Amino acid sequence: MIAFDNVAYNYGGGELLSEVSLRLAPGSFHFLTGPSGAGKTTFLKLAYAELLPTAGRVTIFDREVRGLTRDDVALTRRRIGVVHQDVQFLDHLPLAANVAMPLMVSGRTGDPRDLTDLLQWVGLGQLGDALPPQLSGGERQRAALARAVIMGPDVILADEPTGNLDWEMSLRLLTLLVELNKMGKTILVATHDLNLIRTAKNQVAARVLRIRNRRIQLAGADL
Ligand SMILES: Nc1ncnc2c1ncn2[C@@H]1O[C@H](COP(=O)(O)OP(=O)(O)OP(=O)(O)O)[C@@H](O)[C@H]1O
Repeated sequence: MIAFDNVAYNYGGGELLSEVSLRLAPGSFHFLTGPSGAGKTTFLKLAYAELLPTAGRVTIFDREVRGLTRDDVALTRRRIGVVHQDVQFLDHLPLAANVAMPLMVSGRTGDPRDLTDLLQWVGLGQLGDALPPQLSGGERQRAALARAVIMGPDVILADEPTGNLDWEMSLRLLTLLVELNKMGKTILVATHDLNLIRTAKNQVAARVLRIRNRRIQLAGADL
């Protein structure tokens, strides 16, 4: 689904990632961990064609990103839902309109019942009319996840989705991600939270990728 072949990335100050070769198979669940500044967000950006590798090949849905036109990139992105580390909403629009924004932008008219169902699924059924500044951190993260899945993506990439959440809310978000995986979605979650990873491994066959010395390796059972 998404493949990295001998990928390197460099912002200009030396290589940040090198010799990265891995595959995110359809329906898989991966965590990506590593110290702050190791390159987790950069890896995610490579995986949704926000950045092009400085060496090697990234292939998304069987197409090498370097050969994609701007329109191809837009189409590819519709199949990848991203939950960004710093979740941004349009503060003057109600939550429901924010969650539905990807549909509006792509010119699709979604079924309003689907939007209602989605908000209920993330536990925000009563908050569709609320404005983003009125939401708690956990509510914002769940709204961001709803927005990431509204287009029915095949892949969900989440960057520290539980970063500022308490444990109970982290588990709630994890449950949603596990449910999405059980529906067949391919999931990658970047996180520092090793407890979250350990808990997830009891619920889903998750693999753990670890960034160490610019390389990304599958972690063993020593987490
Ligand atoms: N646009 C950019 N230009 C130059 N350097 C950048 C840019 N974006 C990120 N970096 C640098 O690349 C390194 C990796 O950043 P990245 O955000 O990928 O790390 P991370 O593992 O996600 O970190 P964190 O866990 O703190 O979010 C950092 O040293 C960062 O300062």
